Amino acid sequence: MLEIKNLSKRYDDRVVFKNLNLTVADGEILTIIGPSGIGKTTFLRILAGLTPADSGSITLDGKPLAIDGTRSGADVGVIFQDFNLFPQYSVAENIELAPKLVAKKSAQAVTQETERLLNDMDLQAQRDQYPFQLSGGQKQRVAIARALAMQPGLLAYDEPTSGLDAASTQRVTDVTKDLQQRGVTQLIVTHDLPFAEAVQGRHFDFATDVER
Ligand SMILES: Nc1ncnc2c1ncn2[C@@H]1O[C@H](COP(=O)(O)OP(=O)(O)OP(=O)(O)O)[C@@H](O)[C@H]1O
Repeated sequence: MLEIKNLSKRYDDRVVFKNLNLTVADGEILTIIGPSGIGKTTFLRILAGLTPADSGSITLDGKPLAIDGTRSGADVGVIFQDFNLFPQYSVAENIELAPKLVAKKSAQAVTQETERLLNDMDLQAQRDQYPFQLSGGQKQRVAIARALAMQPGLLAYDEPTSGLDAASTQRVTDVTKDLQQRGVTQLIVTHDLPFAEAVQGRHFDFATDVER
């Protein structure tokens, strides 16, 4: 379970949000909507540990997560809009890198898990290809597989359907529902209202449900 209490963030004298309170249960999908510039990406960056918040707390599965913007580790997997795949590595290598280097798992365990993820995300045919050879939907699924390889307690997405066609959007919907079945807690920032309806999550409106 994700619990956020009184989280506040400002850039100099510009308040982005104040006293944000939010709880997401295990296996729940929360879709976050709200107009451009309202602070959704900033919020995801704070969750990922990349941007500091000013005050408040984030607790994931009972464990407090630092909010000073210096956290690294596997607790939260965030799939950013541009995916941030490593261009010099193949699809399989993108998925394997963090479990090998950060989690220091054995080569055998990593290979097994990578094969399972390639299979789950329908990427077997792309395993030795490089990011520049992939479609947007395939890159998206590599980014999801790479995040899942670290077994995060929370998976968050920034605009996962932007630039995708109808079939790839359906694919993302299916993936999120499948992960929900497996108990993964997911948080999805999206402008795509039909997609937000299709994943059937709880809605959180960043414009009205957040203090400023
Ligand atoms: N590093 C930064 N320094 C100063 N201000 C910033 C910084 N990053 C974002 N902002 C400002 O904070 C506000 C929230 O930005 P953010 O990118 O979080 O919005 P958003 O809701 O994700 O928008 P979009 O949907 O367009 O991506 C904006 O006014 C933005 O200009």
